[in-house]
Amino acid sequence: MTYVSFPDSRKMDFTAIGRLCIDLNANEINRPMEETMTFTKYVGGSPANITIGMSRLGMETAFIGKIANDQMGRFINSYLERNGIDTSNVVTDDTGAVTGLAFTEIKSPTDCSILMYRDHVADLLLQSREVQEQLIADSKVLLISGTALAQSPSREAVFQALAYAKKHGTIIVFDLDYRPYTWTSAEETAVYYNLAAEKCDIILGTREEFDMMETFDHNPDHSDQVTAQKWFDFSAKIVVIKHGKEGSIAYTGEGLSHQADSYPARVVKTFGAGDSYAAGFLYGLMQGWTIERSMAFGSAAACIVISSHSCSDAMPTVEQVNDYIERCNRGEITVS
Ligand SMILES: Nc1ncnc2c1ncn2[C@@H]1O[C@H](COP(=O)(O)OP(=O)(O)OP(=O)(O)O)[C@@H](O)[C@H]1O
Ligand SMILES: O=C(O)C[C@@H](O)[C@H](O)C(=O)CO
Repeated sequence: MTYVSFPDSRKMDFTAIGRLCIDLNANEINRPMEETMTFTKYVGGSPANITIGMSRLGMETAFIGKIANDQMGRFINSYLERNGIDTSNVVTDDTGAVTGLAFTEIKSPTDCSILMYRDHVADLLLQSREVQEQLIADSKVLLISGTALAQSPSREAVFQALAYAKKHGTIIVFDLDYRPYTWTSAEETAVYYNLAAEKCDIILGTREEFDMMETFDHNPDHSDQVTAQKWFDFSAKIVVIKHGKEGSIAYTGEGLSHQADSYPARVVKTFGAGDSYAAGFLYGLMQGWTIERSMAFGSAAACIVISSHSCSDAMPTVEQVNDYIERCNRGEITVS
């Protein structure tokens, strides 16, 4: 059964809007950051990672964002281009803003954290008038990510992109991507997240992220079913709630739920799981696969990324994901 009809005959499969940053991932792992001396630089930012993931899976992709006019900004732009991502709507800041940095601490495979440097960052300065309507009209999917809603003018740019997507029938995906830094209060966060989610066809988030959105709602048992049901009264066709190693559950408008277990993984670090899951899941849906198969593909893609040092650079190809699933089925990957 098809739950989402993606528009045909558009030159771009997937366009994302939001943050383009740098990840600096600890080289000396399994220790606190105080004891980490060297880091490897990668392109980062959740929507950037998802777009790189979609491109690795063979999709035609584009990005709408703003980069700093510095070495980091140029590194990001050239990495996107080398990965086949259309950067014609990646704008260069002219106000002296900087590139956001995410230093990752890998204390153990299950104890990871991110130290963010995000003052005066270029990605939050994207303006509504810089969003190209034609690019969204030419795309089957627009993905928005919650962090871009945290401040103006990037907040308005995302709402303008949503308006263009609605106007042109572009399928809208919301990856909640809630990062508390840059937001000022729980109330402000919940209000803007809810306003955006009302307009979206597919919503992906963790239980904790949906809890944040339910600041003003009544869901005392943190029920996934109650969470999902709210969005079917608006535009949603699919709501996915992710539960880390416990897997994920997708709800569809008919009240059906679809469960996916996670695959075993030799975990290096946990971050990047959600981004690779999103890329794999959306790729599957866009191939016309069932929700279960799409979720399984996303779950396997997530395992590949969490078994690697990076997020963006480790995004797998279709062959790598299929190979991972086959190896799991043969019992060759058993460490969980
Ligand atoms: N330890 C794990 N082992 C195997 N699979 C995992 C593990 N952690 C996450 N996954 C897979 O990745 C999917 C998404 O993970 P998770 O729920 O942690 O998302 P997230 O919190 O958005 O990720 P991120 O850490 O990137 O923000 C899960 O549904 C699962 O399939
Ligand atoms: O989202 C960020 O700013 C940091 C990411 O780039 C990092 O790779 C991650 O946490 C992935 O979700």
